[in-house]
Amino acid sequence: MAHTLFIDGAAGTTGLEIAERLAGRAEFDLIVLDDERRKDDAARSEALNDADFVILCLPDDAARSAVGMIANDRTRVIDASSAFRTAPDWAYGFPEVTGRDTIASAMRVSNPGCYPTGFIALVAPLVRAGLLPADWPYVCHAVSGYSGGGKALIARFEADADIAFRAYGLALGHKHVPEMQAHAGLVHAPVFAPAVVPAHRGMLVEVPLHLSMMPAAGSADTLRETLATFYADSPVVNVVGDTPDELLLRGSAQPVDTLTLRVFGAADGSQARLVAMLDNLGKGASGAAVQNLNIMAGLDEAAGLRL
Ligand SMILES: NC(=O)C1=CN([C@@H]2O[C@H](COP(=O)(O)OP(=O)(O)OC[C@H]3O[C@@H](n4cnc5c(N)ncnc54)[C@H](OP(=O)(O)O)[C@@H]3O)[C@@H](O)[C@H]2O)C=CC1
Ligand SMILES: CC(=O)N[C@@H](CCC(=O)OP(=O)(O)O)C(=O)O
Repeated sequence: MAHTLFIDGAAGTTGLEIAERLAGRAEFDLIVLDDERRKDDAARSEALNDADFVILCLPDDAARSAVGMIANDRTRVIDASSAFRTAPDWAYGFPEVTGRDTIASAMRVSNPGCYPTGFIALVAPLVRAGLLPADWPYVCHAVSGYSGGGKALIARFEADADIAFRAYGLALGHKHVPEMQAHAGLVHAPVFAPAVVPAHRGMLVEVPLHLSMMPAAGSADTLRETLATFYADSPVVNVVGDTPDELLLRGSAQPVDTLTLRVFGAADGSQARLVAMLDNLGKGASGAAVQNLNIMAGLDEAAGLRL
């Protein structure tokens, strides 16, 4: 029998992309609220409690209140917001890092943020392997397409074609930093420098390293091989060995759910750049939600993904 599924926030950027990935999937029966009722709490509460699975694609406060409306012990939740990403009673929805079994049995799964997906993918396996120190003061630079900021940032970029680059998070304390630190297993919060470019989707997340000051790290090749082994069984995460001269985000980029990791090394071995490339709406949000849903429902984890 099909699982009933309710996407709360289905008219938003993430919700729409999840519905596209689920189109034609007979394993799920979607509960849909029309435009008049999609923000009506009584209708939402009924849908939240009727569904076997709920995916929350809402701002943090609305996500917290949606979870509070669930009054049964049956409905399983995937939350795309940042409300529960370091909550001890929620599973962190990064199957490759958290473990598929944990996701498969969880009642509450918090989907990772888009930037943390890249950062954690690069750093967590190397810290766990003892190659990178847990107590290093890491730095993370990143650029995102503007759809990362949802409807409001999409409207802003579409209304102002003159924005060429938007550095932000300049006061530090970006909301993604706690999950980056917690799920990469770090002693110190990384310095995080995000930016937005005038492309709809796509992102690059980079962690520069002084290898010469990290005696256990070995070479860039060692780091790359360790990542490749760690992600060998993932249909989504690819560790590639090419080292192109440039990495481009394109304004015409189409949806994709892969996460591509590269390690670039200086010729003298003194420095390295760990770089993740992904679609903020793919493995950074909607693709990850569908991957988690598949695992929770006991299905092929790659079903419906754009790989
Ligand atoms: N965009 C991205 O790349 C990523 C987004 N996320 C997270 O996913 C969540 C959704 O983001 P995104 O899709 O980008 O945001 P959007 O702003 O595009 O969509 C949010 C949707 O939620 C609706 N909504 C707001 N409040 C309520 C409410 N009380 N009841 C019902 N619906 C409500 C909005 O309605 P209305 O249409 O009327 O405004 C809108 O349709 C956020 O927590 C975001 O941080 C996570 C990773 C990446
Ligand atoms: C470009 C942009 O604005 N990006 C968002 C993060 C997008 C994301 O990962 O969503 P969560 O809010 O659920 O963490 C930001 O920096 O706040």
